[in-house]
Amino acid sequence: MGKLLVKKSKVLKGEVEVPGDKSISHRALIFSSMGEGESIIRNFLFSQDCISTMNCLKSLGVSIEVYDSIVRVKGNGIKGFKEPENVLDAGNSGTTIRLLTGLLSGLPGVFSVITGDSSLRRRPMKRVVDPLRKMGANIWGRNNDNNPPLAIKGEKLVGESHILNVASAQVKSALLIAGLLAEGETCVTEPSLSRDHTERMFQYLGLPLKREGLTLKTHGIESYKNKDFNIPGDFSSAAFIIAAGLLVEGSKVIIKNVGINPTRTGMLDILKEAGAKFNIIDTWEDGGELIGNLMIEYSDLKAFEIKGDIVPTLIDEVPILAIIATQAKGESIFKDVEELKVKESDRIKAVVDGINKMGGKAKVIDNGFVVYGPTKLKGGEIETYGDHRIAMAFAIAGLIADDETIVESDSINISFPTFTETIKSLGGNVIELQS
Ligand SMILES: O=C(O)C1=C[C@@H](OP(=O)(O)O)[C@@H](O)[C@H](O)C1
Ligand SMILES: C=C(OP(=O)(O)O)C(=O)O
Repeated sequence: MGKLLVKKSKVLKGEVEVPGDKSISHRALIFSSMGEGESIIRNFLFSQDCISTMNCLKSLGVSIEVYDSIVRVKGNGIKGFKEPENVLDAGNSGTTIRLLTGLLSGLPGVFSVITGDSSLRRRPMKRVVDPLRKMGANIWGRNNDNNPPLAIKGEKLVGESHILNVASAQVKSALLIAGLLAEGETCVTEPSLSRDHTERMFQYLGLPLKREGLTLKTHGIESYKNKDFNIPGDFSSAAFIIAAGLLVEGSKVIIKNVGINPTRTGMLDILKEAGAKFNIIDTWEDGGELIGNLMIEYSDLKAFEIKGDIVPTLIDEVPILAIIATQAKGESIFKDVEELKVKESDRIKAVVDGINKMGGKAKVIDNGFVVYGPTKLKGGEIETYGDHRIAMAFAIAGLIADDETIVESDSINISFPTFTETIKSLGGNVIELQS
């Protein structure tokens, strides 16, 4: 198992880019596979999660080639998928299994089984299985159809109205994909706005979609033509660099070409309230997504509160926001974050235990947790539960901790394969240990 050894670091300075957005990379592959003709995807995220999606789609007969870091997909149209010869492996990726379950359910006559690693096999799938069944889908799974492996016998689906009880972009996207394959109209209403990359992609590709408040409406189609994608840097990866810049004394960091879709940047709103010094220095649009360059400076921070509708817009940033909270003056409260319990690990437990182990102060509350700051952090070996966001969050904490911090690092390839070299290029004291 690979490990990272992180030591207290002097100022971080420089200009970096983070790799392509994970959510958009998955979707660019899936939509290019469903469309007709060739699509070129630039700045695709070559991380384990996106490679899982790529391999699943190849097993469904889609031609996907990679040359010079560019992905070329030849879509066979929404009716052009073949039955996979073997079990589909979504690895560690919730996005892969949930979005593909939407697609597979709507392929008449196609039998498939989709599964993943031990973390994914514990994650809840009922949230996609139940609404898809209302559309006529045939899906079975372990634990009363809640856990992978899922077995699916594709069927001609019928449009339905769905009112979701979690704000989940994965569920919303699975249902919109199924809606394109279904007869008639499909409506999806979410309790608050989750990331809207799927909706933006529908618009970019000219697919049918109407929004009325939190309700989306689509309908079945016969075919559509593919378009190319230029994927912006992943804000969720940039979040770790933003935190490093804010926390390491004297730092000044520029991150270029980052996706700043407002349904992803709740962290910036919270940080502004907390007194963080950052600027979005240029912005532009590409493929329906907003992109910008960010400048971050070391800041004196005050405590903050996260709750309600902002949560889905910073859901993957909660672990790193918790590390930031250890250095913010006062009691930072994280409420309504119960979804964190069903991510790659129970992120509430992982974050609270890790912070306390490093000498910080955090405690679990109902549906969330509290962090008290500022506290001096000491090093230690932190349990990541094989969860990439936990590993990276505590690696960043290690940059300001006394002594040495050690985290497992294999999981980092799930979303940010160049994390270590990026931190090193800014002057961070990180060493890769092999064992
Ligand atoms: O749709 C997506 O690409 C994602 C949606 C979110 O999950 P949920 O839909 O479960 O909230 C997020 O946590 C995940 O990293 C990616
Ligand atoms: C939750 C995440 O991803 P997924 O649900 O796709 O596994 C994540 O990247 O933090």
